[in-house]
Amino acid sequence: MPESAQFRPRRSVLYMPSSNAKALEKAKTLPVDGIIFDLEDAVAPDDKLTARDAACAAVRSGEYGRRELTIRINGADTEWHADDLAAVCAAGPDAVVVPKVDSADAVLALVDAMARHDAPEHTKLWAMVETPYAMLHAEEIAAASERLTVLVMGTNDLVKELYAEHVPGRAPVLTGLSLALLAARATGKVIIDGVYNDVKNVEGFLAECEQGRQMGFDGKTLIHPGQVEGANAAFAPNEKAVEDARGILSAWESRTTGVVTYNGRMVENLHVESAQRTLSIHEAIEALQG
Ligand SMILES: CC(C)(COP(=O)(O)OP(=O)(O)OC[C@H]1O[C@@H](n2cnc3c(N)ncnc32)[C@H](O)[C@@H]1OP(=O)(O)O)[C@@H](O)C(=O)NCCC(=O)NCCSC(=O)C[C@H](O)C(=O)O
Ligand SMILES: [Mg+2]
Repeated sequence: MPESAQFRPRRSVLYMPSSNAKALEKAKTLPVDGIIFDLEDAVAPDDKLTARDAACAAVRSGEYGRRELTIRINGADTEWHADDLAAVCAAGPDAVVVPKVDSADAVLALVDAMARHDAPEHTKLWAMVETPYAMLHAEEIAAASERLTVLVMGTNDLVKELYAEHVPGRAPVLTGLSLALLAARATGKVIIDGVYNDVKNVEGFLAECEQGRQMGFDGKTLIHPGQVEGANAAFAPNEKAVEDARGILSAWESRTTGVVTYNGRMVENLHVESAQRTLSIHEAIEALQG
């Protein structure tokens, strides 16, 4: 099994501008599964170097508990990219997040550069897929390297590149979301949904979390502390799902044929696998919170 398929909760992964000292401090108190210290879009050009130092110091600080720590560097076509990558590899976060990854060649170049910079083995590559070209090449991107463990949707850039609009239900980007999901599942990678920009619209945010979970995303990227609780709830199996999973496993253990029923519903071994997955996710979340 590829390492990326082993379960680690990524229900809530919060971006924060690494130039914002208040946000960096606040994140230590938030029940997020992961953090993306941003050096890219949320940071103004004049602040890029101080943001880089602050993100690397945050990773080294040991003050973020069990949260998964990642740094999003600037894109390969920018003046900051090479130095960002070198500094981040030296800091050794759980992952380096790279925006606008479009091809397998781009992944291989990043993996080579990480090796040249002696990035520790635990530092993985998370590729942001956020352009039409990336959607059409998502499978080759995801499959390019074992070091790439997570795909991150960039729905703001995707909407921009498509000349589309942000609408409830996300019809304009559903094809792209589905292509990236298919690629992630076909290659055993984790995939995290894009952000919801309207931080005051709780109802809209929760609806988008629900949609993301139903589609199969492992979690959601977030931009505000107010979104954490909703994402944690949406991407965790609820009590009923856990109870059903236990019931299915128990019915299966006492079977005498290849098919049984649980609460009147047919159960075959594929349902048992899903039930086991639900329980693994539940147990991993319990362990993280415990
Ligand atoms: C969206 C914001 C600019 C809103 O900021 P603000 O109005 O200041 O928020 P609040 O006053 O409600 O903040 C309340 C407290 O929470 C802290 N805070 C706010 N945001 C964060 C955060 N992201 N992480 C940690 N802490 C945060 C404030 O400091 C307040 O603290 P306190 O005073 O102590 O109570 C702002 O939320 C923000 O900057 N969000 C992140 C923006 C970002 O990172 N954008 C880049 C990633 S999105 C993207 O580009 C995805 C992708 O590439 C794509 O294409 O889609
Ligand atoms: Mg983007």
